[in-house]
Amino acid sequence: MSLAHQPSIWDLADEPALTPFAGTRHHLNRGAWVDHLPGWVSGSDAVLEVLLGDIGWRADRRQMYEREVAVPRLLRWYGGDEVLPHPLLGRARAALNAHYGPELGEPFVSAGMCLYRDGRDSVAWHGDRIGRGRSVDTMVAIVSFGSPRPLMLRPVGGGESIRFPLGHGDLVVMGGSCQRTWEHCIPKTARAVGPRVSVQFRPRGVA
Ligand SMILES: O=C(O)CCC(=O)C(=O)O
Ligand SMILES: [Fe+2]
Repeated sequence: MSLAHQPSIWDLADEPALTPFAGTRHHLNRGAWVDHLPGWVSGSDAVLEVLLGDIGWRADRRQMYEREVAVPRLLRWYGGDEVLPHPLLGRARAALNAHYGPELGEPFVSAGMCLYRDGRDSVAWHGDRIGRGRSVDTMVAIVSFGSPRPLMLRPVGGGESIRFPLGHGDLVVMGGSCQRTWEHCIPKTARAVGPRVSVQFRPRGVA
């Protein structure tokens, strides 16, 4: 290998890396909690660049009453046996499993991804209740890349909402009864924002 190909200390500083778990657990009511760890991934630019590339993003359509409408974000879903598009993401899942495994009692397996192209893209209020999240406590771990967008949470049936700003490389984990007793959303914004990709790690059977 020639010297010219050896990474300098500055290049290495930009390599994506995981920082130690040092987040804050926010206990919501009804047995729900949220762990928030800003800047969990450092040097996230290289990950974002890959995620914004051609990784098979698809535009979904959904029936809304009598109309079929475009889902306002692009989607890509990775099952547990598909290699994730950047090695940092595989390391992130392994680190999440090492850290949360004892509490969760099972591994995070799938990686669902959303691409919010600009402020018009969003996800409406919902809980992740298509699978087991409807009936049992579970966890959904989200790593955010790109433009900051807030994740909002509110109790099911009404109540004051809570806002977690999610920036480049931030981790948020929704746990306990959060998917059943609370709802979350990423609101649209009129502000000029660039693209954001969220990577959601979930256990098998949670969607
Ligand atoms: O983009 C996010 O951080 C949230 C996405 C989400 O709630 C979902 O896909 O279920
Ligand atoms: Fe969700």
